[in-house]
Amino acid sequence: QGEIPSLYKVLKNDFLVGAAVNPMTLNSQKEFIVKHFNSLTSENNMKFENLQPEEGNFTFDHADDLVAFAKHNEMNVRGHTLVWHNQTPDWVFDNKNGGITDRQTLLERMKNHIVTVMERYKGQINSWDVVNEAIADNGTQLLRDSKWKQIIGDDFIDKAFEFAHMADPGAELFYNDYNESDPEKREKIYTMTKGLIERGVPIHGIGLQAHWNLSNPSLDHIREAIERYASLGLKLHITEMDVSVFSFEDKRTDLKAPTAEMAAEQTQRYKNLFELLREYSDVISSVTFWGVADNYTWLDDFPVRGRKNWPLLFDRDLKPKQSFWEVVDL
Ligand SMILES: Oc1ccccc1CN[C@@H]1C=C[C@@H](O)[C@H](O)[C@H]1O
Repeated sequence: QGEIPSLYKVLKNDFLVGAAVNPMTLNSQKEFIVKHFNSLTSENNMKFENLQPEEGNFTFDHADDLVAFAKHNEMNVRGHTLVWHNQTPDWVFDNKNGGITDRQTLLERMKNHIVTVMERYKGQINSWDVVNEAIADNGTQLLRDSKWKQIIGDDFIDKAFEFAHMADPGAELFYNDYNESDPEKREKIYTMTKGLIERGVPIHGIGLQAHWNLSNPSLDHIREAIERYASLGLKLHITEMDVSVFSFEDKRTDLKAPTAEMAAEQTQRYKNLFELLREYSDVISSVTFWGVADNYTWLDDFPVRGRKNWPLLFDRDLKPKQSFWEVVDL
């Protein structure tokens, strides 16, 4: 590994460089992770269903392992995620006799989860995705019609941030979402977060998930989104970056490796993307990949289950791809 530069050291003057890890990837490639990244996100083990699977039963082992590893290696940790419509256990929304719970009860459950989790990691997890993916993807309505919204009301977002700030006043609190550079969704995210700011809700940043592909979103749309969000005076984190070799609509399952043209396009794409992100390093303080290397990515099962993808800077053998060299040689 001598001649291969450290990814985070090359980008040290621009932003933190992170990776989402799970117990398997963390425990099987520790040295590699420490070499290239100075920030970690738990891919699944800090989600509601994994931290509090039953009411009052908190299961922190995997989260503790990740935080301890990060502390030992002087790495930053992003907390992901406290309030989300996915990967949240049914008990959270149920009442005792099989119906749905009420606003007050759900607010108490939300507060207890947020405070218990954030107090445990106070001073160790410096930024949290307090709310994930609350914006509606299509139609004119602003918010996704989630159980959080249905039971509490539109102010569930305000409350989540208020509880989080009470729990750890030193933590940077983020709203996180995908398709964040699509102009229509961008304007919804902008409108929602502008409202939070106007109501005095403690929010410090916006997380752009950046689940992108070879052509979408355009560099112009990404630039416009960065500038729009930054105009709110908020910090920006790129929170879940990967560059799929397939467009969302392309469900083909015949490839055992990216085609030569896919690889070439991905190399050019990563070069263009990091030129743009570095141009905005004054407002972007962290760039996290949703995975370490192509040996494991959530895209191997999304949107097509069992279909291999190759979206990251390192190949399945942890070797730098041409994309890596484009990024470090900028
Ligand atoms: O790109 C998407 C398209 C549709 C739904 C969700 C997403 C992204 N959603 C992300 C992906 C993986 C999960 O592990 C993350 O927690 C989640 O934030």
